[in-house]
Amino acid sequence: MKEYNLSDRHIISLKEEKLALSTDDLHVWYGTNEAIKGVSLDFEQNKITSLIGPSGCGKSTYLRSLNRMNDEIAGTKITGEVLYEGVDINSPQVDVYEMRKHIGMVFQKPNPFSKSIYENVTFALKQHGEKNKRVLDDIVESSLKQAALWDEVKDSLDKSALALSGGQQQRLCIARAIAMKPDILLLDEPASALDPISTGKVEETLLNLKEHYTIIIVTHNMQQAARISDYTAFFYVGHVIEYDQTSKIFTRPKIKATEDYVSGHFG
Ligand SMILES: Nc1ncnc2c1ncn2[C@@H]1O[C@H](COP(=O)(O)OP(=O)(O)OP(=O)(O)O)[C@@H](O)[C@H]1O
Repeated sequence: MKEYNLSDRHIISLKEEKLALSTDDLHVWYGTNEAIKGVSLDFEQNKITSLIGPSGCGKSTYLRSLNRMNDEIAGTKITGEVLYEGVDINSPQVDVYEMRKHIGMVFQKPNPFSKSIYENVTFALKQHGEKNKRVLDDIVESSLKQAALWDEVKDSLDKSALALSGGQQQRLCIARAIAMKPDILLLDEPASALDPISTGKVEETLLNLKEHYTIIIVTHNMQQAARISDYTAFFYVGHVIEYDQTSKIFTRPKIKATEDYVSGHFG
């Protein structure tokens, strides 16, 4: 196993007026295990940012901390800030339920509810009190169109979501997340359980969505990060070692650990 000097870092900052979200000296512990060790990153609006790095380096932990999904895990402690519209989302005055309307999440394994396609997309809207059938119909159509699923399901909206293919289910989960009209979409390896054709469709969907949303995605697939993201952050043992435009990370990385990782010579 190669030794890397963890003090070698290259992390760009972005202009404040373009930021959708940022973290400042974020630390996350599970009990005594410090999984994130002081990560400061800026995320630009209407761009896709990939989080890459070896297994166990903290990518999912970091992603989950961006909309407080770690709150669900007992024994978690967080310090530092996650700033959204100038407010730290961990502040006591923040309503988590409301905040997650703005910062939505899609998980690795497609997890549609055991309900119809229509009800999957409208479920959270109804929970938030939307009852108007025309409004709901419009949101179902626009969300499924944005998730590039409408043409495949428009004649079977009453069909169970569980009868869809894995790739269709994942695009349905994306539609379900965007039905709430979030600003930011967090995705944890959304295509890892999918075949190459479905993966291609999900990637195409994400590229179309960035016109309206800021997207942050964890991926183990280097080609995927290179294909779809504008920025890439390389995580290693709880630190971000390098953060830059994706083209630079993959062609001219400044740090040896990043170069070894993206070229498959790591460790
Ligand atoms: N729910 C949890 N409870 C306790 N420890 C956890 C939990 N989730 C992750 N960890 C620990 O935090 C560290 C970072 O894990 P994390 O899943 O964030 O890494 P990752 O880079 O996303 O890994 P992978 O690529 O394998 O998904 C690891 O040491 C892991 O064991």
